[in-house]
Amino acid sequence: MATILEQIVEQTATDLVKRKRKVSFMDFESFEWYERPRRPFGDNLRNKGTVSVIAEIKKASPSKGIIRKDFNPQKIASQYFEGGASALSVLTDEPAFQGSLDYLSAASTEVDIPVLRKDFIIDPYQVKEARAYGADAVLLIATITEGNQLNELLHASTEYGLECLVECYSEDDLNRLNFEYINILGVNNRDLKTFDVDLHRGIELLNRAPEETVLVSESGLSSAGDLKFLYDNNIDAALIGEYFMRQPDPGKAVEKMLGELKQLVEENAVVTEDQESEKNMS
Ligand SMILES: O=C(O)c1ccccc1NCC(=O)[C@H](O)[C@H](O)COP(=O)(O)O
Repeated sequence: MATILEQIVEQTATDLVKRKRKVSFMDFESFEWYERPRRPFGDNLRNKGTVSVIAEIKKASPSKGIIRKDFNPQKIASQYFEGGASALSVLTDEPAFQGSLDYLSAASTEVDIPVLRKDFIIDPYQVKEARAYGADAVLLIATITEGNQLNELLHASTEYGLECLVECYSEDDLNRLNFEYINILGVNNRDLKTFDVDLHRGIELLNRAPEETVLVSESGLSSAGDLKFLYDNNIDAALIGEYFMRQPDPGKAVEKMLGELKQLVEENAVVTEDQESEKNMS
């Protein structure tokens, strides 16, 4: 049986044929958002002395169905921004996630932080489309690409001025990457067959990237303790959707989680200092 990703990609390919008939590659250049300057995505995630949060706007998922009934992407974007998110991720896939390109532009116009288009990108058309709808960056999933396809998509992203978060699920994905062209690496902690989440496996893969790479842990994160684990393992950012989307005010939830992380890091620093001075005294 096809995996969930294979099913989604097949649907995406079918939909793309229809979309290309409606809006041509050139048409995107007349879209309102096409010429807007892009906001830096990778630089906004790193070197902050904390774990940056990429907060996701996610109405539904294949594993959980509807996640948030009271769904206003513009309002959620604004709440996330106020709560201290460093970037937003917006699901635009319609069939499996009930997302929309309109949610992307609605979120992008609302905030002053970079916005990632989260979709199943298999064609340069979708990269140009992302730019036309106001994205600053796109997700490229290594495991759904074949042969030279990932390089072509990376090339298209450079051409259209968008940064790329390249996502891996496995060691095999990682071994195929050419880090000469990749600055931001994500590892998805979710097993696509069982939907189980394993943060340790994610960290292990992320730590194999070259030193200057921006590292992002994705999926299944839900507490300041999770973020502290990422912090201790030198991970720059966490991509979190479902947990925030289930909270009454997603922005307040971001603020609370970042506040608790700060506290955990400070407590840890005090303990380490105490241990150091005990060592020096003995
Ligand atoms: O969310 C799913 O069920 C899912 C299933 C199959 C492929 C991708 C899927 N999710 C996309 C994502 O990567 C997540 O939306 C993102 O990492 C946030 O994860 P979470 O915090 O667990 O919502």
